[in-house]
Amino acid sequence: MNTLLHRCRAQLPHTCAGPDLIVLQPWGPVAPSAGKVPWCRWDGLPAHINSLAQRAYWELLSHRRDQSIVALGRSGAGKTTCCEQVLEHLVGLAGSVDGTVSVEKIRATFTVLRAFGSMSTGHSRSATRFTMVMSLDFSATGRVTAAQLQTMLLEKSRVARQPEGEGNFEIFSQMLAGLDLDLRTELYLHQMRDSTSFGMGVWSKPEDKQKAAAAFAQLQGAMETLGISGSEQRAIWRVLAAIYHLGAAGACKVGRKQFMRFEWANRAAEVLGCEYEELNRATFKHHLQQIIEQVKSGLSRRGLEDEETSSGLKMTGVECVEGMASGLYQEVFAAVVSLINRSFSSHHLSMASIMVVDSPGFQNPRHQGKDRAATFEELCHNYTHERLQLLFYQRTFVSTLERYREESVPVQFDLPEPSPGTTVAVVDQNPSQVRLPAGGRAEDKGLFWVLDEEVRVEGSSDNVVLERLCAAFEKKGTGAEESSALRACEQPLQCEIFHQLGQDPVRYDLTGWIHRAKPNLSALDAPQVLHQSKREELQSLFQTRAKLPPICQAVAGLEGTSQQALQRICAMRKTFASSLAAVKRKAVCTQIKLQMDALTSLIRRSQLHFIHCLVPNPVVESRGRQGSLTPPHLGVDKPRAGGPQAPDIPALRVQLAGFHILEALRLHRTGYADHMGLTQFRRQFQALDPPLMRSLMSASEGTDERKVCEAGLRHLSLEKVNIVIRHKTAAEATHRPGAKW
Ligand SMILES: Nc1ncnc2c1ncn2[C@@H]1O[C@H](COP(=O)(O)OP(=O)(O)OP(=O)(O)O)[C@@H](O)[C@H]1O
Repeated sequence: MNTLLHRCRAQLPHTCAGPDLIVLQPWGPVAPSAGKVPWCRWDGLPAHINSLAQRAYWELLSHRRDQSIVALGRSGAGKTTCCEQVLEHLVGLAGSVDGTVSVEKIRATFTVLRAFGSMSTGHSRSATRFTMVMSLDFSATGRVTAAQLQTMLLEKSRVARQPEGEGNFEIFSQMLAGLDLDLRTELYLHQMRDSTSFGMGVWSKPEDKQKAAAAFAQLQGAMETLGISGSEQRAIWRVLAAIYHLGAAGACKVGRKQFMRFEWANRAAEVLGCEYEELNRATFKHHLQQIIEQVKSGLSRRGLEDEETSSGLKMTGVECVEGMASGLYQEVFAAVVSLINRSFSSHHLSMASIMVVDSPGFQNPRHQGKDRAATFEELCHNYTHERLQLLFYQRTFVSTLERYREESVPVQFDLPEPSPGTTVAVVDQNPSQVRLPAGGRAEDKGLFWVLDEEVRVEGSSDNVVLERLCAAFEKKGTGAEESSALRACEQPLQCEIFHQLGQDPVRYDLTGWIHRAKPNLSALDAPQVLHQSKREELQSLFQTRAKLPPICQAVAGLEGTSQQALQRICAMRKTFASSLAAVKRKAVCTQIKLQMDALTSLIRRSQLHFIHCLVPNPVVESRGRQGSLTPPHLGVDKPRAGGPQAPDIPALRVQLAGFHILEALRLHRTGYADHMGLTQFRRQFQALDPPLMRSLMSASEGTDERKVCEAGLRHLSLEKVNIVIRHKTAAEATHRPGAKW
C-alpha cells in the first residue's frame, strides 16, 4: 500500500503552474543591443529563469531523480538564451567537484555552438539549426561532476543551399573574415572566387566583415577555454575550407557527373589530405566506392544490389557535390561536439542529472511577413517543436488526469482539444505502430512514411505524396476546417498544416520533397574521405567517429565514460536499434523521426520542466494570404518603429492558445498542485515530529493508515492535505527510492 498526500492549492499560493515558466522577451525577437540581453522583467525584478533552475536542482537533490528543462517557443523567442542562462546558473550555484565544469566553459560552449550551429534568418540573427541536450551530472552532495552534450537533427543541407535572403552557418563567414594570412595561404583561401561559393563570404557592409573577424577571434578564445588545441582547430578549418572549395568547384549540369572547375576541386582534395581521384570517386562514383569497400570488408554482391535499389531516384551532379559538402559538415560538427565533451568529462561518481533541451523554434514565413511557402527543413523543425509540445501536453494534462482518476480525486476538467498529437500524426503516423483514431485506415500514413515509400517507387512524384497525404488527413464537409489538421491549397503542390493547435497554420510547398527524402550517397561517403586522410591531424580528429555504428551517424555526442553518460548513450542507441530495418534502408525521413524518438526516450523518464518563450511583437503578421487560411486574430499588420514596442496582443494570444497555457493554469487551480508519496513525506518531515513519523511508519505496515495520517497532519496544522490510499502501480512497485525510473 502506498499513501499519497495531496496538498491543496489554498496552501500553496506561490507554487508554479503547469507551464513552469513563461518568458516574455522585453525587446522583441532582436535585442536593440545584440549580445547584451537585459535580464530583467518588465517590473525590474530579477529574472525568474534562475528560480526554475533552482527548483529543478532542489527536486534533483530531494528526490534523487533526473530532471529535464525544455525550452519551447517560436524561432527568435529566446530559447537558446534561456538554456544558456539556466546552465550557467546551475553551475554557478552548485559548483563543480574539480573545476571540470565551469561557467566560463559553459559560455565558451555556447559561443562555439552558435558559430557552428546557427545562422541569420528572418526570425533571428542567430537561429539555431540543430537540437541539443546538455546534461549536467551531479554528485550525492549536489556538486557538478561532469557534463555531456548530445546533438541531433542538424540542418546540414543548409551548408549548400539556403532559402533566399538567409545565410549559411555563421562559422563560414567568421572563418573567411578572421583567418590569419599564413593559414589562409595554406588553405588556398587567399584567393577567393569572384562569385560566392555556397553563399559563403558575403558581407553587405565592410563593418559586417569586421564583426565576423572579431567573432572569429572570440571563437578561437572559446575553443582554447575548452582545451581544443591549435592542431585540432587547424584540422577543423581544413574541412571547412574544403567545403568552400567544393562550392567553388560546382558540378557540370549536363553530361557526365563531374566537377565543373577542376582546380577548385583539386584544392578541396589537397586541404583534406586526399588524392583528387579519391574525392571524385566519393562524390560521384558511389557504385565504384561500394565495390571497393565491399571487397575490403568481404561482403557479398547481394548487399550491393540492396544499396543500388535503396538509392531510388538517380542523383544529379549538383546533388552529389551538395551531399559531399553537407556530409563533411555533419562530421566536423560531430567532431566539435566530441571535443566539447572531452573538456567536460570526468570519472567522478554521479547521482542524477539535469538535462537542458534546446531546439530550433517554431517557424512560419508568415511571422516575418513573407509570402513564400515553408520548406521541408522548416517542416522538420516544426515537427521537432510539436513533438516536444506533445510531451508537455502528455505530462501536464494526460498524466495528471490519469493520476487523479487512479486515485479517485474528483477534479472537474476535460482533456483539452485538440492535442498537438493531431499535427504530429500528419507527419509521422504509422498505422502499424500505433492504435488508429476512430475511422482511421491502415493506409493512412504520415508524411515521413509516405515520402520514404514513394522515394523507392520508380516514377513517383511529389504530387502522389500530396494526394496520399490529403486522402489520409484532409477532412471534407461542414465544419471540417475546424477539425482538420491539413488542407490542400489552391496553389499546385501546396498544403497547409494547422500547427499550434490550429492557431498558427503553415503553408508548405512540396516541390522537390521526394528528392529530399532520397538518401544522398555522397553525404554517406563523406566520413570515409576524412577517415582515410593522409593528414595526421585530420585522422586523429575523425578516427574516433569511425568506430561508431553508422546507424548513429546523425547523432553527435555518443561518447562518454561516466555511468550517467553511458546510460544516456545506451538510451539513444536503443531507439535506433528498435527500427533497424529503416536504418539499413537509409530511409531519410524515418531517421528524422528516430532522432526525435531518441531525444524523447532520453528525457521522458525524468521530471520535466518547461519554459515557454513568447515573442511579444513579431515583425509582421500578414493578412489573408492567397491559398492560406489566416485566422482573424492573425490579420494584424503593424509598422515597426525603433526601440521597445508595445506588445502585439493578438499575436501573444495566438502563442498562449497554441501552447494550451490557460488550460494548464486552469487545471492547476482546480486540481491539486503537488503530490507526495509517503516515503518522500516521511523524509521531508522527519525532523518536525518524530513520533508522528513513527506512527506513519507503522500505518504503512497495516494499521488504519487514513486515521493515523489525518491525526498526524492535524498535528502539523496541514488539515487541507488530501489523503489518498491506493495500491502501488507496477512501475512504483519495482521502483527503489534513489534508483532511476
Ligand atoms: N529576454 C530577452 N530580451 C531581449 N532579447 C533577448 C532575450 N532573449 C533573447 N534575446 C535576443 O533574441 C535573439 C534570439 O534569441 P535566441 O537565439 O535565444 O532565440 P531562440 O528562441 O533560441 O531562436 P531559434 O529558435 O531561432 O534558435 C538573440 O539576439 C538574443 O540576444
